[in-house]
Amino acid sequence: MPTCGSAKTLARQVESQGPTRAILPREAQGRSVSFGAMEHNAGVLTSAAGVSTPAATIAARTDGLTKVYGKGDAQVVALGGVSVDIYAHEFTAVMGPSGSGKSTLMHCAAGLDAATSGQVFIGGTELTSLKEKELTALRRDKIGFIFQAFNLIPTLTAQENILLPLSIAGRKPEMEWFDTIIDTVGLRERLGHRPNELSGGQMQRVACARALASRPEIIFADEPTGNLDSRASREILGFLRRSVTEFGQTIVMVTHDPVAASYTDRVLFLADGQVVDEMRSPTAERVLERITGLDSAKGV
Ligand SMILES: Nc1ncnc2c1ncn2[C@@H]1O[C@H](COP(=O)(O)OP(=O)(O)OP(=O)(O)O)[C@@H](O)[C@H]1O
Repeated sequence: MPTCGSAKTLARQVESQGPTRAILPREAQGRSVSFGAMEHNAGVLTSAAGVSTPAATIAARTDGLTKVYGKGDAQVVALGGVSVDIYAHEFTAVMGPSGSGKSTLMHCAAGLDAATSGQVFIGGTELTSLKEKELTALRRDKIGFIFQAFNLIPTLTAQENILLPLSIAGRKPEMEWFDTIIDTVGLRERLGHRPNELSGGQMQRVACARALASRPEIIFADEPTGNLDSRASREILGFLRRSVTEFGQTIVMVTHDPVAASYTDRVLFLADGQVVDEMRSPTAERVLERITGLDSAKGV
């Protein structure tokens, strides 16, 4: 089982505090972290009992995010005004039935797709007002990506793949950090191998190391274990969990898998282009129950 004891403690605290705008993140407990912290801040949240809680750092935020595909009869409202905060130094899962808008939310939040209306913030930077060049620089400097299909360059070795985003950005790798990542994902013996010489799990470990190498402010992972067997999935999820717990990374992960969601601090549930619920300290059982409810409401 994943280790998220502090998140569990928080959930208990939150339950005793009553409702707030969003369930408070781990950082509101005063946990100190030094990795990729953002200056944008949620302000002081006040519980129903009137108790002030320390402000939490917001890594990314959407405000009335709407995405409409197509026109006329073919029009699809993929996101219908989503306002959500993603807290720094947390592992957040995005779940929901097929077609509920998970990938669209992730792509718009990561600046890979343009919103129809509404706003998206990465830290204090509003994405929808950026020019293409500025958006490219922001994606390169502040965001890490992990995809289901790994997306490694076949002609490059594992080490070259991991360092590629840094070399594109003209940045020198911090070798101490590189070593930490390599040892954490257990790739030391495989650095000279090309992707076709690696297993699926090893390729995804390379992709995780690549996402972490630049110490991005936030990592978006789109079904990172979707192509892996259960053992390799557990390894990747364990690694993502450690990246958050030990290195203070912020990760948002789209997943269909309740077990994968149980590694996270918080699950956002989407249905029909809206965030309809969220859960802290998720267990696979509770997530499955909630997802089944959403599926049956949709007639799946
Ligand atoms: N490029 C597109 N053109 C038209 N419609 C699209 C496009 N991309 C997504 N959609 C529609 O938008 C809605 C949300 O799609 P999205 O891929 O975000 O859902 P999802 O929750 O990620 O689904 P899945 O779990 O099946 O991957 C769906 O109805 C989908 O058909």
